[in-house]
Amino acid sequence: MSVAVSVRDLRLTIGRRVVLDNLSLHLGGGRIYGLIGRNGSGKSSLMSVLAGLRRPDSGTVRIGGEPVFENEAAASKVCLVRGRFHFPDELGRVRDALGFAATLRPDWDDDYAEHLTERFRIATDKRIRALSEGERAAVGVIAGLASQAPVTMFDEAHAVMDVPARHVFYDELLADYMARPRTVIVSTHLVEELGSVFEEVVMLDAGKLVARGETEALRAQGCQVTGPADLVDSFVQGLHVLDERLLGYTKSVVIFGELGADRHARAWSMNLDLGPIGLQDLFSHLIRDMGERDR
Ligand SMILES: Nc1ncnc2c1ncn2[C@@H]1O[C@H](COP(=O)(O)OP(=O)(O)OP(=O)(O)O)[C@@H](O)[C@H]1O
Repeated sequence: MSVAVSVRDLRLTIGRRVVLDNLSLHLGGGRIYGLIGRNGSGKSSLMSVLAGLRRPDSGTVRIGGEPVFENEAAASKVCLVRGRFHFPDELGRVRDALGFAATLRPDWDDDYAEHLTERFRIATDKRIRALSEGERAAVGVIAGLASQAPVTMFDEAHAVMDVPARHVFYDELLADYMARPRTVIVSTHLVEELGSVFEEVVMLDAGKLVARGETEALRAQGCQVTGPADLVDSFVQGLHVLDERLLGYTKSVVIFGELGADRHARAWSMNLDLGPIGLQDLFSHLIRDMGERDR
């Protein structure tokens, strides 16, 4: 299901702090989006606004073309999962919490929820307050996946889960999305792990949109050039440099942009090493670089 998410000229202040600043973004929907940015960049705040949980100071927020704030029909299309904070202890046992979630979500899939509790090895008769942090997070993730909400958002929901549990999350997210496409937004700092899951990434910095793009297209444009410092300096002239490091006489420079066959041949003739750069590093450099240029 392709439910679009759209914000225009969004501004949110909390206290005196400007948390989201003149943010405009249109996500066509029916894709898995990664929302990335440094601590405090506004990811959680944006998700709260998209879920209709916070009223922005100004700007419009639309889900499937409808304003979301104080609009039950639009808000019911959105499920926001906040990991270990998702269910309060007062809900009792896991099965009560999931039963409660089912009453709120029009598209809830009970069989799928049961399948997920088995995959995450969650005993449904366990009390919420007796769950470990990772188990709590898993119950939140189960609620998000089983909600089948047209717009499902996971806000760092899987961050405290262990590696096997995180991989169950990624497998289930992808398999379910392939079978029943919808709009999924995942905020995370674990970019490397999720790089193959995100079709598109949206990068925030200091409450502003600094970049967005297809994950693979961005990945293909990042490259690290290593070699003698003077040769590397000459090679990268005129290129978009994101980062540089000097180790003795050897320099390593991260560049961004299509290199083309000529540049590859030149690097080869200069005996320079051209290598890929990890997605996590690339995004960190991009966020810093674009954030700095925006200021
Ligand atoms: N309830 C609040 N009271 C005061 N300031 C807040 C509140 N919630 C968020 N903020 C501020 O808004 C800014 C954005 O916070 P937000 O939680 O949206 O960032 P984030 O990108 O999700 O960060 P992280 O990656 O650390 O989770 C931060 O500077 C934060 O201090």
